[in-house]
Amino acid sequence: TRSTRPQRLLAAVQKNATRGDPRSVVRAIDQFCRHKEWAMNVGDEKGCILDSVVSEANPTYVLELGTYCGYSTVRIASLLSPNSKLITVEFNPEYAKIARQVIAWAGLQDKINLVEGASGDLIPKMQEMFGVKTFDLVFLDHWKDRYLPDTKLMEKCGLLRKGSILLADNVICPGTPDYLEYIRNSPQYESQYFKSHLEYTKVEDGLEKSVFLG
Ligand SMILES: CCCNc1ncnc2c1ncn2[C@@H]1O[C@H](/C=C/CNC(=O)c2cc(-c3ccc(F)cc3)cc(O)c2O)[C@@H](O)[C@H]1O
Ligand SMILES: [Mg+2]
Repeated sequence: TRSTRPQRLLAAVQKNATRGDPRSVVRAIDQFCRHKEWAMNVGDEKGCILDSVVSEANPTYVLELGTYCGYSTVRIASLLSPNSKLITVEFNPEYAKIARQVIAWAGLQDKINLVEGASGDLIPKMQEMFGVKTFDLVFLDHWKDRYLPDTKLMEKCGLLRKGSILLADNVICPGTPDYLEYIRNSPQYESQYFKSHLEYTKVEDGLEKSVFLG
């Protein structure tokens, strides 16, 4: 049977990237998506904004919602300091299988915990499963109508502390209107919009960075 796009993306990584070199993995995926087949990775333009937010935050504990093929997982983990951890949640086993191999090719499996399951089920278990108290940075890139419920769930579970950063992809395209409305009007968050473009296109999109004020 015909291969899937994530399988072809993985093949491009294994063909064009150097094992153990995260930046070459990121570059190989961007090349594949720009010149061969579009895929919903955060991409190189928004990726630079992601890099600057991660570097500035220098987080110890990072949560990513929606691993997909592991592009942003590798991008974030490559910037983390030695004792920090990235937990990434993915509920599609096929995507998780591809992402594990992309993460392994980058040599970042020691910094990354890929957990298979739905965010709504896993968020309440983060403390017991991983001994995490709070997350310093959360990257939201899963189903757009789940950003708001999962943010409220993280608040309820006490996973955010004063200064925790939420970074949300696609707040314009495909768009996350209910999340934006909530986060921009809540006194508990200080938000900032980083205008950019939908990955590998000229369509407007952007990232919303929100600091939890406690
Ligand atoms: C129970 C569902 C909610 N909980 C969840 N828990 C764990 N993983 C979840 C997840 N939801 C979705 N996922 C996973 O995240 C990923 C989903 C991401 C959804 N992203 C998008 O739809 C998206 C879509 C676009 C897009 C933009 C324009 C366009 F024309 C077509 C697509 C661009 C993006 O950057 C996107 O992120 C998948 O791997 C999916 O299996
Ligand atoms: Mg996205």
